[in-house]
Amino acid sequence: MVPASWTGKLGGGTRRAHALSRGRPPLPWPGSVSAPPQTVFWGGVFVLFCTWELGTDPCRRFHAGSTPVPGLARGAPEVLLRKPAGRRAALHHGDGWGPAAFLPLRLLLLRELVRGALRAPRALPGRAAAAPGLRPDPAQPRVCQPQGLPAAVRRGAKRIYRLPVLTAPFCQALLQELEHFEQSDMPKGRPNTMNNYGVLLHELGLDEQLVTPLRERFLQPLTALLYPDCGGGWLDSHRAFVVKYAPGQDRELGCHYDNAELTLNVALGKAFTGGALYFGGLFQAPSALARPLEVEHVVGQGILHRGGQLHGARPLGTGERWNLVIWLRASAVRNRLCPMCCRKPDLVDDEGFGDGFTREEPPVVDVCALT
Ligand SMILES: O=C(O)CCC(=O)C(=O)O
Ligand SMILES: [Fe+2]
Repeated sequence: MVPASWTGKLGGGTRRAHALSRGRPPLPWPGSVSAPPQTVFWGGVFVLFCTWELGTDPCRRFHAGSTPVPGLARGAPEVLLRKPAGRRAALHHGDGWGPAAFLPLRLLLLRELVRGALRAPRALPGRAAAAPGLRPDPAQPRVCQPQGLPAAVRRGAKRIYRLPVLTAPFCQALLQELEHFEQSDMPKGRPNTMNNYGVLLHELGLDEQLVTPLRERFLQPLTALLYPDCGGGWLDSHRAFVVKYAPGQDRELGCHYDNAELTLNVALGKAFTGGALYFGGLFQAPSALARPLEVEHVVGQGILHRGGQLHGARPLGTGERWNLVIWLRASAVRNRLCPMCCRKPDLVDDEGFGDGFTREEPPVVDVCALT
Protein backbone atom coordinates (compact mmCIF):
# COMPACT_ATOMS: atom_id res chain seq x y z
CA MET A 1 0.00 0.00 0.00
CA VAL A 2 1.27 3.46 -0.77
CA PRO A 3 1.00 5.77 2.22
CA ALA A 4 -0.19 9.19 1.29
CA SER A 5 -0.85 12.61 2.65
CA TRP A 6 -3.31 15.05 1.36
CA THR A 7 -2.28 18.28 -0.19
CA GLY A 8 -3.54 21.64 0.89
CA LYS A 9 -5.40 21.97 -2.38
CA LEU A 10 -8.60 23.11 -0.76
CA GLY A 11 -7.09 25.62 1.59
CA GLY A 12 -3.89 27.53 2.01
CA GLY A 13 -0.95 26.84 4.23
CA THR A 14 -0.52 24.02 6.61
CA ARG A 15 -2.77 21.12 7.29
CA ARG A 16 -4.01 22.75 10.43
CA ALA A 17 -4.71 25.98 8.70
CA HIS A 18 -6.59 24.06 6.10
CA ALA A 19 -8.67 22.18 8.61
CA LEU A 20 -9.38 25.05 10.89
CA SER A 21 -9.98 27.64 8.25
CA ARG A 22 -12.88 25.57 7.05
CA GLY A 23 -14.68 25.98 10.34
CA ARG A 24 -17.54 23.55 10.46
CA PRO A 25 -18.01 22.06 7.04
CA PRO A 26 -21.34 20.59 6.19
CA LEU A 27 -20.89 16.96 6.66
CA PRO A 28 -23.02 14.13 7.32
CA TRP A 29 -20.97 11.12 6.39
CA PRO A 30 -23.12 9.39 3.86
CA GLY A 31 -23.63 5.77 3.30
CA SER A 32 -24.44 2.43 4.74
CA VAL A 33 -22.25 0.29 6.93
CA SER A 34 -21.26 -3.28 6.45
CA ALA A 35 -20.18 -4.96 9.66
CA PRO A 36 -16.43 -5.63 9.82
CA PRO A 37 -15.29 -9.20 10.46
CA GLN A 38 -14.37 -8.64 14.06
CA THR A 39 -17.79 -7.31 14.74
CA VAL A 40 -19.40 -10.45 13.47
CA PHE A 41 -16.92 -12.59 15.36
CA TRP A 42 -17.66 -10.89 18.61
CA GLY A 43 -21.38 -11.01 18.08
CA GLY A 44 -23.31 -10.09 21.16
CA VAL A 45 -20.36 -8.60 23.00
CA PHE A 46 -21.03 -5.47 24.92
CA VAL A 47 -17.87 -3.66 25.86
CA LEU A 48 -18.45 -0.67 27.99
CA PHE A 49 -15.76 0.25 30.42
CA CYS A 50 -17.12 3.43 31.63
CA THR A 51 -19.26 6.32 30.51
CA TRP A 52 -19.50 9.60 32.21
CA GLU A 53 -22.15 12.03 33.12
CA LEU A 54 -22.33 15.12 31.04
CA GLY A 55 -20.38 18.01 32.42
CA THR A 56 -21.73 21.51 32.64
CA ASP A 57 -18.79 23.81 32.01
CA PRO A 58 -18.99 25.63 28.74
CA CYS A 59 -16.05 25.29 26.38
CA ARG A 60 -14.09 28.45 26.38
CA ARG A 61 -12.75 28.32 22.84
CA PHE A 62 -13.30 26.57 19.64
CA HIS A 63 -10.23 26.64 17.47
CA ALA A 64 -7.19 24.55 18.15
CA GLY A 65 -4.14 26.70 18.36
CA SER A 66 -6.16 29.78 19.13
CA THR A 67 -4.32 29.86 22.43
CA PRO A 68 -0.54 29.80 22.71
CA VAL A 69 -0.31 26.15 23.48
CA PRO A 70 1.74 25.56 22.13
CA GLY A 71 2.21 -2.24 27.16
CA LEU A 72 -0.08 -6.86 26.41
CA ALA A 73 -0.12 -7.92 29.27
CA ARG A 74 0.10 -10.63 31.60
CA GLY A 75 -3.00 -11.88 29.84
CA ALA A 76 -1.45 -11.73 26.43
CA PRO A 77 1.99 -13.19 26.30
CA GLU A 78 2.12 -13.47 22.55
CA VAL A 79 3.40 -9.96 22.10
CA LEU A 80 7.04 -9.92 23.01
CA LEU A 81 8.24 -6.40 22.99
CA ARG A 82 11.85 -6.23 22.03
CA LYS A 83 14.40 -3.97 23.59
CA PRO A 84 14.81 -0.92 21.41
CA ALA A 85 18.21 -0.43 19.90
CA GLY A 86 20.82 2.27 20.45
CA ARG A 87 19.69 5.35 22.27
CA ARG A 88 16.45 3.62 23.19
CA ALA A 89 18.24 1.19 25.44
CA ALA A 90 17.58 3.36 28.45
CA LEU A 91 14.01 2.22 28.45
CA HIS A 92 15.08 -1.30 29.30
CA HIS A 93 15.07 -0.83 33.03
CA GLY A 94 14.04 -4.32 33.93
CA ASP A 95 10.65 -3.48 35.30
CA GLY A 96 7.81 -2.30 33.22
CA TRP A 97 9.35 -2.77 29.78
CA GLY A 98 8.14 -6.02 28.33
CA PRO A 99 5.01 -8.04 27.82
CA ALA A 100 3.78 -7.22 31.29
CA ALA A 101 3.75 -3.54 30.50
CA PHE A 102 0.18 -3.63 29.24
CA LEU A 103 -2.73 -4.37 31.45
CA PRO A 104 -4.76 -7.41 30.44
CA LEU A 105 -7.17 -5.84 28.05
CA ARG A 106 -8.03 -9.23 26.66
CA LEU A 107 -9.24 -10.40 30.03
CA LEU A 108 -11.39 -7.34 30.26
CA LEU A 109 -12.81 -8.18 26.87
CA LEU A 110 -13.71 -11.64 28.01
CA ARG A 111 -15.28 -10.36 31.19
CA GLU A 112 -17.32 -7.86 29.27
CA LEU A 113 -18.29 -10.55 26.81
CA VAL A 114 -19.91 -12.50 29.60
CA ARG A 115 -21.58 -9.41 31.01
CA GLY A 116 -22.65 -8.31 27.58
CA ALA A 117 -24.23 -11.62 26.82
CA LEU A 118 -26.39 -11.12 29.89
CA ARG A 119 -27.28 -7.55 29.08
CA ALA A 120 -27.62 -7.83 25.34
CA PRO A 121 -31.33 -8.69 25.08
CA ARG A 122 -32.25 -5.52 26.91
CA ALA A 123 -29.68 -3.28 25.33
CA LEU A 124 -31.70 -1.98 22.43
CA PRO A 125 -35.37 -2.83 22.82
CA GLY A 126 -37.11 -4.04 19.76
CA ARG A 127 -34.11 -4.97 17.71
CA ALA A 128 -34.03 -8.22 15.87
CA ALA A 129 -30.64 -9.51 16.93
CA ALA A 130 -27.89 -8.69 19.40
CA ALA A 131 -24.98 -8.81 16.95
CA PRO A 132 -23.01 -5.59 16.94
CA GLY A 133 -22.64 -3.65 13.75
CA LEU A 134 -24.82 -1.56 11.60
CA ARG A 135 -27.36 -2.81 9.16
CA PRO A 136 -28.77 -0.88 6.25
CA ASP A 137 -32.32 0.13 6.81
CA PRO A 138 -34.25 -1.17 3.79
CA ALA A 139 -36.72 1.65 4.15
CA GLN A 140 -33.98 4.26 3.96
CA PRO A 141 -31.29 3.25 1.53
CA ARG A 142 -27.83 4.54 2.46
CA VAL A 143 -28.92 5.35 5.98
CA CYS A 144 -27.87 2.90 8.63
CA GLN A 145 -29.39 1.88 11.90
CA PRO A 146 -27.39 1.20 15.03
CA GLN A 147 -28.87 -2.25 15.43
CA GLY A 148 -26.79 -4.42 17.67
CA LEU A 149 -24.51 -1.66 18.89
CA PRO A 150 -24.01 -1.47 22.63
CA ALA A 151 -26.76 0.29 24.49
CA ALA A 152 -24.43 3.13 25.32
CA VAL A 153 -24.12 3.86 21.62
CA ARG A 154 -27.38 5.61 21.51
CA ARG A 155 -28.27 8.74 19.72
CA GLY A 156 -26.66 11.67 21.45
CA ALA A 157 -24.20 9.68 23.53
CA LYS A 158 -20.67 10.99 23.48
CA ARG A 159 -19.23 7.50 23.15
CA ILE A 160 -16.14 8.30 25.20
CA TYR A 161 -14.61 5.43 27.15
CA ARG A 162 -11.98 5.04 29.80
CA LEU A 163 -9.86 1.89 29.80
CA PRO A 164 -6.71 0.65 31.53
CA VAL A 165 -3.82 0.58 29.06
CA LEU A 166 -0.39 0.88 30.66
CA THR A 167 0.98 -0.21 34.00
CA ALA A 168 2.38 2.40 36.37
CA PRO A 169 5.96 1.03 36.14
CA PHE A 170 5.81 1.19 32.38
CA CYS A 171 4.57 4.76 32.51
CA GLN A 172 7.50 5.65 34.74
CA ALA A 173 10.02 3.95 32.49
CA LEU A 174 8.57 5.67 29.45
CA LEU A 175 8.70 9.05 31.17
CA GLN A 176 12.37 8.53 32.00
CA GLU A 177 13.09 7.65 28.43
CA LEU A 178 11.18 10.66 27.19
CA GLU A 179 13.20 12.92 29.45
CA HIS A 180 16.47 11.37 28.26
CA PHE A 181 15.37 12.03 24.73
CA GLU A 182 14.28 15.57 25.53
CA GLN A 183 17.68 16.35 27.03
CA SER A 184 19.55 14.84 24.12
CA ASP A 185 20.52 16.70 20.99
CA MET A 186 18.69 14.23 18.78
CA PRO A 187 16.61 15.90 16.09
CA LYS A 188 13.04 16.37 17.26
CA GLY A 189 9.82 17.08 15.46
CA ARG A 190 6.70 18.59 16.93
CA PRO A 191 4.08 16.07 18.03
CA ASN A 192 1.39 17.89 16.07
CA THR A 193 0.54 21.35 14.84
CA MET A 194 -0.96 22.38 18.18
CA ASN A 195 1.48 21.09 20.80
CA ASN A 196 4.94 22.62 20.93
CA TYR A 197 6.40 20.19 23.45
CA GLY A 198 6.42 16.42 23.21
CA VAL A 199 7.90 13.54 21.29
CA LEU A 200 6.89 11.55 18.25
CA LEU A 201 6.95 7.87 19.14
CA HIS A 202 8.67 6.88 15.92
CA GLU A 203 11.56 9.14 16.89
CA LEU A 204 12.02 6.93 19.93
CA GLY A 205 11.74 3.77 17.87
CA LEU A 206 8.59 2.79 19.73
CA ASP A 207 6.09 2.95 16.92
CA GLU A 208 6.46 -0.56 15.55
CA GLN A 209 7.35 -2.22 18.79
CA LEU A 210 4.82 -0.64 21.07
CA VAL A 211 2.07 1.19 19.25
CA THR A 212 1.45 -1.15 16.33
CA PRO A 213 0.91 -4.24 18.52
CA LEU A 214 -1.23 -2.18 20.86
CA ARG A 215 -3.35 -0.99 17.96
CA GLU A 216 -3.62 -4.29 16.12
CA ARG A 217 -4.03 -6.76 18.94
CA PHE A 218 -5.73 -4.84 21.67
CA LEU A 219 -7.36 -1.68 20.51
CA GLN A 220 -8.86 -2.88 17.28
CA PRO A 221 -10.97 -5.65 18.87
CA LEU A 222 -12.42 -2.96 21.10
CA THR A 223 -12.84 -0.26 18.51
CA ALA A 224 -14.46 -2.69 16.08
CA LEU A 225 -17.18 -3.12 18.66
CA LEU A 226 -17.43 0.38 19.96
CA TYR A 227 -17.01 2.36 16.76
CA PRO A 228 -17.92 0.17 13.78
CA ASP A 229 -19.32 3.24 12.07
CA CYS A 230 -16.02 5.15 12.34
CA GLY A 231 -13.74 2.52 10.84
CA GLY A 232 -13.05 0.96 14.25
CA GLY A 233 -12.73 -2.46 12.62
CA TRP A 234 -10.48 -1.19 9.84
CA LEU A 235 -7.65 0.60 11.60
CA ASP A 236 -4.49 0.32 9.54
CA SER A 237 -2.20 3.11 10.71
CA HIS A 238 -1.65 5.68 13.41
CA ARG A 239 0.24 8.78 14.44
CA ALA A 240 1.52 8.40 17.98
CA PHE A 241 3.13 11.08 20.10
CA VAL A 242 3.55 12.24 23.65
CA VAL A 243 2.40 15.71 24.60
CA LYS A 244 4.01 17.56 27.48
CA TYR A 245 2.57 20.41 29.54
CA ALA A 246 4.72 22.27 32.05
CA PRO A 247 5.15 25.75 33.52
CA GLY A 248 6.86 27.96 30.98
CA GLN A 249 5.93 25.55 28.18
CA ASP A 250 2.54 24.53 26.83
CA ARG A 251 -0.09 24.77 29.57
CA GLU A 252 -3.38 24.07 27.83
CA LEU A 253 -4.82 22.97 24.53
CA GLY A 254 -7.55 24.75 22.65
CA CYS A 255 -10.70 23.03 21.50
CA HIS A 256 -10.10 21.02 18.33
CA TYR A 257 -10.78 17.79 16.54
CA ASP A 258 -8.12 15.29 15.56
CA ASN A 259 -6.80 14.13 12.23
CA ALA A 260 -7.91 10.64 13.21
CA GLU A 261 -10.90 8.37 13.00
CA LEU A 262 -10.40 7.49 16.67
CA THR A 263 -8.05 8.69 19.38
CA LEU A 264 -6.58 7.02 22.45
CA ASN A 265 -5.14 9.39 25.05
CA VAL A 266 -3.22 7.73 27.89
CA ALA A 267 -2.07 9.67 30.97
CA LEU A 268 1.57 8.92 31.80
CA GLY A 269 2.04 11.29 34.75
CA LYS A 270 3.78 13.03 36.35
CA ALA A 271 2.27 14.74 39.39
CA PHE A 272 0.15 17.72 38.34
CA THR A 273 -3.05 19.61 38.98
CA GLY A 274 -5.48 20.84 36.36
CA GLY A 275 -5.17 19.83 32.75
CA ALA A 276 -8.48 17.93 32.57
CA LEU A 277 -9.75 17.04 29.12
CA TYR A 278 -13.13 18.32 28.01
CA PHE A 279 -15.30 16.96 25.24
CA GLY A 280 -18.11 18.46 23.24
CA GLY A 281 -20.02 16.78 20.44
CA LEU A 282 -18.90 15.88 16.95
CA PHE A 283 -17.47 18.94 15.30
CA GLN A 284 -20.10 18.75 12.57
CA ALA A 285 -22.96 18.93 15.04
CA PRO A 286 -24.78 22.24 15.37
CA SER A 287 -24.45 22.48 19.15
CA ALA A 288 -21.15 20.67 19.43
CA LEU A 289 -19.94 22.66 22.41
CA ALA A 290 -23.19 22.92 24.28
CA ARG A 291 -22.57 20.54 27.16
CA PRO A 292 -18.93 19.56 27.39
CA LEU A 293 -17.90 16.59 29.44
CA GLU A 294 -14.89 17.04 31.69
CA VAL A 295 -12.58 14.08 32.25
CA GLU A 296 -9.75 13.86 34.77
CA HIS A 297 -6.53 12.00 34.00
CA VAL A 298 -5.65 8.72 35.71
CA VAL A 299 -2.11 7.50 35.19
CA GLY A 300 -2.00 4.43 32.95
CA GLN A 301 -5.60 4.81 31.87
CA GLY A 302 -6.64 5.80 28.39
CA ILE A 303 -9.53 7.84 27.08
CA LEU A 304 -10.91 6.53 23.82
CA HIS A 305 -12.94 8.89 21.66
CA ARG A 306 -13.85 9.69 18.11
CA GLY A 307 -11.35 11.93 16.36
CA GLY A 308 -14.15 14.21 15.23
CA GLN A 309 -15.29 14.86 18.77
CA LEU A 310 -14.44 18.39 19.79
CA HIS A 311 -12.09 18.40 22.75
CA GLY A 312 -9.32 20.30 24.47
CA ALA A 313 -7.34 20.44 27.69
CA ARG A 314 -7.92 22.83 30.59
CA PRO A 315 -4.95 24.85 31.80
CA LEU A 316 -2.34 23.05 33.83
CA GLY A 317 -2.24 24.20 37.46
CA THR A 318 1.00 22.89 38.86
CA GLY A 319 3.48 20.17 37.95
CA GLU A 320 4.09 18.47 34.63
CA ARG A 321 1.62 16.49 32.57
CA TRP A 322 2.71 13.98 29.92
CA ASN A 323 0.15 12.06 27.85
CA LEU A 324 0.55 9.46 25.13
CA VAL A 325 -1.80 10.27 22.28
CA ILE A 326 -2.48 7.80 19.48
CA TRP A 327 -4.41 9.04 16.50
CA LEU A 328 -5.91 5.88 15.07
CA ARG A 329 -6.62 5.87 11.35
CA ALA A 330 -8.62 3.76 8.92
CA SER A 331 -7.71 4.36 5.30
CA ALA A 332 -10.95 2.68 4.24
CA VAL A 333 -12.77 5.59 5.81
CA ARG A 334 -10.48 8.54 5.20
CA ASN A 335 -9.66 7.69 1.59
CA ARG A 336 -13.26 8.52 0.85
CA LEU A 337 -13.60 11.59 2.98
CA CYS A 338 -10.79 13.54 4.59
CA PRO A 339 -11.69 13.85 8.29
CA MET A 340 -10.31 17.37 8.41
CA CYS A 341 -12.02 18.99 5.46
CA CYS A 342 -14.77 16.41 4.86
CA ARG A 343 -14.01 16.23 1.17
CA LYS A 344 -12.44 13.71 -1.12
CA PRO A 345 -8.69 14.00 -0.37
CA ASP A 346 -6.15 14.97 -2.98
CA LEU A 347 -3.16 12.73 -2.24
CA VAL A 348 0.60 12.94 -2.54
CA ASP A 349 2.95 10.04 -1.77
CA ASP A 350 4.54 10.05 1.66
CA GLU A 351 6.85 8.10 3.93
CA GLY A 352 5.80 5.66 6.61
CA PHE A 353 2.13 5.84 7.46
CA GLY A 354 1.85 9.29 5.91
CA ASP A 355 -1.42 10.81 7.01
CA GLY A 356 -3.08 7.42 6.99
CA PHE A 357 -4.43 7.55 3.46
CA THR A 358 -3.65 4.93 0.84
CA ARG A 359 -3.95 4.92 -2.89
CA GLU A 360 -5.58 1.53 -3.07
CA GLU A 361 -9.29 1.23 -3.39
CA PRO A 362 -10.45 0.51 0.14
CA PRO A 363 -12.68 -2.41 0.98
CA VAL A 364 -16.33 -1.48 0.89
CA VAL A 365 -16.91 0.35 4.13
CA ASP A 366 -19.47 3.06 4.00
CA VAL A 367 -19.95 4.97 7.16
CA CYS A 368 -22.47 7.17 8.76
CA ALA A 369 -22.55 9.34 11.83
CA LEU A 370 -24.79 8.14 14.63
CA THR A 371 -24.70 11.32 16.61
O1 LIG B 1 -3.59 17.41 26.14
C1 LIG B 1 -4.06 16.34 25.90
O2 LIG B 1 -3.89 15.34 26.61
C2 LIG B 1 -4.91 16.21 24.65
C3 LIG B 1 -4.06 16.10 23.41
C4 LIG B 1 -4.89 16.05 22.17
O3 LIG B 1 -6.07 16.19 22.18
C5 LIG B 1 -4.24 15.83 20.89
O4 LIG B 1 -3.01 15.84 20.84
O5 LIG B 1 -4.94 15.63 19.89
FE1 LIG C 1 -6.85 15.95 20.20
